[in-house]
Amino acid sequence: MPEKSQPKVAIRDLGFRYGATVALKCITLDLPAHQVTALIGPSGCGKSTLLRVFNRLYDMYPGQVATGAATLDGIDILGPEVDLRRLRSRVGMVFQEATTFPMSIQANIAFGIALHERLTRAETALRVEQALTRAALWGEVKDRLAEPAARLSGGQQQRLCIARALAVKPEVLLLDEPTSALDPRSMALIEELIISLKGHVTVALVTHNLAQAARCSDKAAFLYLGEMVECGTAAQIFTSPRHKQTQRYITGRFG
Ligand SMILES: Nc1ncnc2c1ncn2[C@@H]1O[C@H](COP(=O)(O)OP(=O)(O)OP(=O)(O)O)[C@@H](O)[C@H]1O
Repeated sequence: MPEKSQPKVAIRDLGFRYGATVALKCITLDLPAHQVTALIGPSGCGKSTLLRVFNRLYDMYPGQVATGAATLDGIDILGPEVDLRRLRSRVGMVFQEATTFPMSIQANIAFGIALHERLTRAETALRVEQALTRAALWGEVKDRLAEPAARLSGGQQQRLCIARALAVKPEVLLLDEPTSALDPRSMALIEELIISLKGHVTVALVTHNLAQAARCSDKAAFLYLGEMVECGTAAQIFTSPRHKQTQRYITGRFG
């Protein structure tokens, strides 16, 4: 467990490039433990790129390079000796589009657990139920766990993806525009879920929905053209931003 004052994730002077394209410059940011940090900014400013550094997802793609420092509980996450499987079990991720596997609802979640832990059948069933309950989906699927996940609605599939991520008991959860493709009810359920994670899981939330960021986050960082313009408590960023660019963005004058 990190000390109270120690951030769960700390980024220092982070740079990132896709081959010759520079996507992030000199980013310094902390994700406070057990809080929700929103990453906001216009399209292409580098929000998703930053998320992909937290779990080294970029590492799967040649030519994508991060520089600077990033730590999880004070331990380097960019170095060559990092156990990436372990890192990704500690830092889970949910994408904009639901990425269910072509298998049953139950198997979608059990598959994720089996990648990281050896549980008995009964333990797995319990973990699946807990994860689906937490993702506000249990009531809708408990009688059809053996059905293909593809038969679920888009909103249900996204909650299934969140359940799959939570089933591994991550310490950090990265949410990349998790509700942008969803109906208002599914969106509201996922927002409630994000809020309920506070105090247990450290969350980084990328969203274009500023009302959502204001409702769900404790801290917010505004990025523009690969740089971090401003970072503060959500209350400060959404009610009295210090920088003109932040003001213009949150009042809908660009982006
Ligand atoms: N695979 C890639 N190859 C080259 N450049 C990329 C790649 N992915 C992203 N970029 C570039 O990196 C920059 C940041 O992109 P990123 O997807 O992180 O922005 P974003 O803020 O998440 O955007 P959006 O809100 O539209 O999802 C953009 O200029 C983008 O064109």
